[in-house]
Amino acid sequence: MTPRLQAAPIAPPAGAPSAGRPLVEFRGVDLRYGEDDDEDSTLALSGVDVDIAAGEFTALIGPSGCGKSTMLKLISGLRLPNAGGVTVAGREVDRPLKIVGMAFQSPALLPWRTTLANVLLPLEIVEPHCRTFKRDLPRHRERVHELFRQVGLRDVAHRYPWQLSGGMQQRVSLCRALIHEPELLLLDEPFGALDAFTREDLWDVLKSVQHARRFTVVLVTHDLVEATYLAETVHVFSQRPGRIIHTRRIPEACRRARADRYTARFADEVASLRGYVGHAQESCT
Ligand SMILES: Nc1ncnc2c1ncn2[C@@H]1O[C@H](COP(=O)(O)OP(=O)(O)OP(=O)(O)O)[C@@H](O)[C@H]1O
Repeated sequence: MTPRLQAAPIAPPAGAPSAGRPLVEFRGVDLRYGEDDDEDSTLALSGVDVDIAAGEFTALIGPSGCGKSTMLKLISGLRLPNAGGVTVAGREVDRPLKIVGMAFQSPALLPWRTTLANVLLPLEIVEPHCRTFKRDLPRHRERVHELFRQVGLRDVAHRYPWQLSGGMQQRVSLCRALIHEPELLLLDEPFGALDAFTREDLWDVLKSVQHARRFTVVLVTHDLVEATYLAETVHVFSQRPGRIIHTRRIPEACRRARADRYTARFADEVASLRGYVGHAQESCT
């Protein structure tokens, strides 16, 4: 059953951490799928400590199955830790958060809804928007059209998902994740299934939307160029059970332009990340 999204902690405005405190904090977090005494259970994360500042663009990288997507579930409150604690905006996460927007590798649009209706969906079900949805519909429609413009979509509002290309669907999915103006955007390999040109276009779309509103982004990716181009902070995970084995901070990453991807310095940064991931992969064998 889809969890009901209820009133949950209100975050400080984007870019304004409360008294310098990180927006997201993990302290000694373990997450196990299944029961402790079940031999088929999986310890996905063990002893994860991490801080994510408000307004920061963070990427999570690491070997397959090391618990990156699980981190997103813990931040959003879709899963609760077995040990340790997760706080968002200074409050312990104990239920699904309304301040979160999410997008995944599959755009997961509802085929019987137009693109406009797909993007409006979070406002229909998330508190407090759902209470005033009908009254505010004209304003919401305007906002959808503004988002479509920002992500480079034209004349798609009344078309159905199956009438759009994969790249267009992923743009719609991004708009749906942003429509309720979340403080935190959680992205799970959102560009993984796209061709290289569309993927690179969407990197810039995401960059410019994030610069405009300066919300916090946590991106799970296997693409080290993507992580290096977009993220100010990159956390590298160990093999499962995942924990963070390396953190790299590149505050100037947000000012990177396309051409920077073809510089020797950029190539060195990607290679260095590759080294850490390779080390994590080897350490399991
Ligand atoms: N619902 C679930 N039930 C049982 N085990 C699960 C569940 N979800 C994930 N796992 C297991 O937990 C571990 C971490 O999964 P997770 O999806 O977080 O990894 P990941 O790093 O995102 O993987 P990938 O990079 O391959 O997408 C994996 O071993 C996975 O099989």
